[in-house]
Amino acid sequence: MSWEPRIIKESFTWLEPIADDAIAYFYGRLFAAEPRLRALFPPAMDLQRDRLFRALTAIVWSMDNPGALADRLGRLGRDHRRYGVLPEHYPAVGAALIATLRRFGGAAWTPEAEAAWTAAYRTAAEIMIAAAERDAAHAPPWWVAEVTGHDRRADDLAVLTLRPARPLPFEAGQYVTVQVARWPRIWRPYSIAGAPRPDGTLRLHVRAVPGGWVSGALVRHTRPGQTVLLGPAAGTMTLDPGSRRDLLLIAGGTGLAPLKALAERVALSGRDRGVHLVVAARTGTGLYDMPDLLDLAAAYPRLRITTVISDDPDHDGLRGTPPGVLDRLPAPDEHEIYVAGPTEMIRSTVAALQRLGVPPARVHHDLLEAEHLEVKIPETEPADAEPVTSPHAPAETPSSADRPDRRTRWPTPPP
Ligand SMILES: NC(=O)C1=CN([C@@H]2O[C@H](COP(=O)(O)OP(=O)(O)OC[C@H]3O[C@@H](n4cnc5c(N)ncnc54)[C@H](O)[C@@H]3O)[C@@H](O)[C@H]2O)C=CC1
Repeated sequence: MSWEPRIIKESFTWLEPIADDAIAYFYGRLFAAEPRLRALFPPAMDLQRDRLFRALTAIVWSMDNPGALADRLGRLGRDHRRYGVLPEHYPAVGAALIATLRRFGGAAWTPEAEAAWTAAYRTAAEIMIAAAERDAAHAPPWWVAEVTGHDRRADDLAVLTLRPARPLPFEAGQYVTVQVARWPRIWRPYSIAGAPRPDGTLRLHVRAVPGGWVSGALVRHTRPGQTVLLGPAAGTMTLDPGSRRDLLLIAGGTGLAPLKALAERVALSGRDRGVHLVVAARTGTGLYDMPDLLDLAAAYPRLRITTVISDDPDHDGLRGTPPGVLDRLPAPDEHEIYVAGPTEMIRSTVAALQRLGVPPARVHHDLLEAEHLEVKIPETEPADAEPVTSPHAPAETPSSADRPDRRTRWPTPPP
């Protein structure tokens, strides 16, 4: 790649303190030049602005590592399929980006910088387009899935069972993004709460975040028979095929979902591998999946379950939070360890494991990936946002296998 990372980083640094203004200007330029592109973005742009800047930051700072950069761009290109982005959209985006850098780049914006950014954008767009085209050869941009089960386990929590109209390949530990008819063009990631099943269904554990767009719709406004859209499975928090060590799985709240998937995967594999699943919740009622977990333990005797309660002093079992009880768990340093749950819980648990001498390579979580891929973006619904009833118009029509049901008119071709 004939990019000049130094020049690009210098000019980008200039932009960072004024990012909000620059990104507002970017979208203003883009939509003025190509009004049709506005239909590809969410109704409320606040999160989108932040997302664009974070993506750009990640790209700029990974320029010294061409392999990582190509991976990131390829993933972005594939991800953009579900928004209906087409190759012909890229030049308008590139023109708006260069115009923005010219306007805000200050003293760092020189003819050299403009040439470096133009070349970098062209190469990045080529990588993204090529990745999207390769992906399109074997996978749809999204799957229509019918809600076949909606089990309200608490006022703010539901376990959904979904049946994609065509097989959706995934590995235990991965997540999918979800779009509901109520909120077109807004995708939220949820871990798949189980290993792949012969009937092709998958489950999600969804807690309604206060003011959450998609989570609120999934918990409170979704019923069996309705449909949602699913993006392709992604995520690297899967089992390491090279490791035979017993597993220690540490879950906080709905972080249980991917770890239950890993436990199921081991149970189904027929291998004799010990699994210790630690389920942390605030109170006993937060242990929303115990009957299923106990069934799994009955079927797979090498699964051991420990509950940890943080907010109920009368709880009989372990009290505290995962990082606080680690030293009471048997031999963490001999396990392959997976941690999922609230961001702070993951951070403090990983730090505590390090203090106990567990080698970092044996501790798995998807926090870094989440920060880049936005697995855990807080979803806050603006007070003035209204649900939109007409679905958005991604670029590709789903195949007949993905035909939506009669109630929800899912994607139509773009204008
Ligand atoms: N791959 C992953 O890591 C996944 C992460 N999640 C995330 O997990 C979170 C679950 O939220 P809730 O169910 O509301 O859980 P929660 O907020 O009720 O917390 C559950 C438990 O986690 C521990 N915990 C929470 N905050 C902590 C902190 N600051 N330090 C130490 N321990 C802490 C406590 O033991 C608490 O009882 C969500 O943010 C969700 O996005 C969900 C699915 C997958």
